[in-house]
Amino acid sequence: MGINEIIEISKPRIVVLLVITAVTSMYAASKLVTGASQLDYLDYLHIIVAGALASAGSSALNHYYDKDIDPKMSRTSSRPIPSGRMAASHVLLYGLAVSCISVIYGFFALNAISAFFIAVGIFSYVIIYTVWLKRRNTSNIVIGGIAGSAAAWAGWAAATGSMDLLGFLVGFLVFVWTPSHFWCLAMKIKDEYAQAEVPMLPVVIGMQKTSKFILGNTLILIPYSLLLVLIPDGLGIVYTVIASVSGGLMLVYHYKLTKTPTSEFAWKAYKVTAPYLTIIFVAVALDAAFHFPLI
Ligand code: HEM
Ligand SMILES: CC(C)=CCC/C(C)=C/CC/C(C)=C/COP(=O)(O)OP(=O)(O)O
Repeated sequence: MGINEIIEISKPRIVVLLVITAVTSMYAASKLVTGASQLDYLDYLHIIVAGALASAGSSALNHYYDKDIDPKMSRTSSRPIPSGRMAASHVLLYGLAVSCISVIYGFFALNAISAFFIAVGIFSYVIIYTVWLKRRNTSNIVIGGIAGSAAAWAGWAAATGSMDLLGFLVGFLVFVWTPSHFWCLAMKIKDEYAQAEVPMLPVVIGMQKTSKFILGNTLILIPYSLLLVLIPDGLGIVYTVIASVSGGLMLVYHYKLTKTPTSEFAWKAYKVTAPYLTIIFVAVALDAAFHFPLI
């Protein structure tokens, strides 16, 4: 067991995107919410540390719980536990310790509400998604997406000490984005999930119908993303332009996917739409910095 295994069980790419959603939400809240605290660099360091630890710890617990099915899928069979590079008990210990530290750190370095949302993220990823839904229910990833919203909510609450309508709707973007993100990937690795008996959507309803669900979800995601502009004291022109262009690009790929519901095109659609969440949260921060209300 070395540092490479620790990094691998922490799912670093997911940590990065999760921290981006938390930091951009925190910044936006500090600019858009009257009475929000003026933040300094230390505050951003705190949300980065708390969010990264929470994401890493919950991902390690996900590795631990999935130690029986990961060997059955080529994508996950070389991971630290299945490959014997790390003892399952060590992964469990690391996951529990780092997850607990993240909530305690958030409570003292940020505030109680932010720590609460960090705990919600860990609970929803590890218990609701990984333990309860993933192997039982085809809507697993839809409900599991709440985990990703929790990081953005934790960031917003870190700046305001509370939660408001705009903050909730901004965080909920991740929930609405998740099915479009993951079902593309699930189409590519459908056979592996079938082998591991995980009821991901394409395993249960097939590629063609899944591609229609992805398009349907994206047709919900795009108007939803623009709803954030229409609410009182909502987002402005900068966000509207970026959300419209990036959403439109995603829509084109997901429409094409319904015409070519293949594993190869699903991977292409996944790779193109993966940056969407980063773009949309950077757009929220840019809109807060250069705020020109649309209505
Ligand atoms: C329950 C909902 C979700 C499921 C089932 C899911 C599933 C996955 C899977 C299976 C992968 C491929 C991992 C690999 O083999 O390397 C992945 C990649 C990724 N996920 Fe998700 N994901 C979910 C939600 C999220 C959320 C909420 C975020 C961040 C806010 C996120 C960010 C990422 C990133 C950044 C990658 C790596 C993309 C790449 O390397 O191209 N995912 N996701
Ligand atoms: C605030 C906080 C801690 C939020 C947690 C959010 C979080 C880490 C979400 C990630 C969800 C995710 C990548 C699920 C994939 O698990 P999987 O088991 O389907 O993927 P795998 O098969 O690659 O292991």
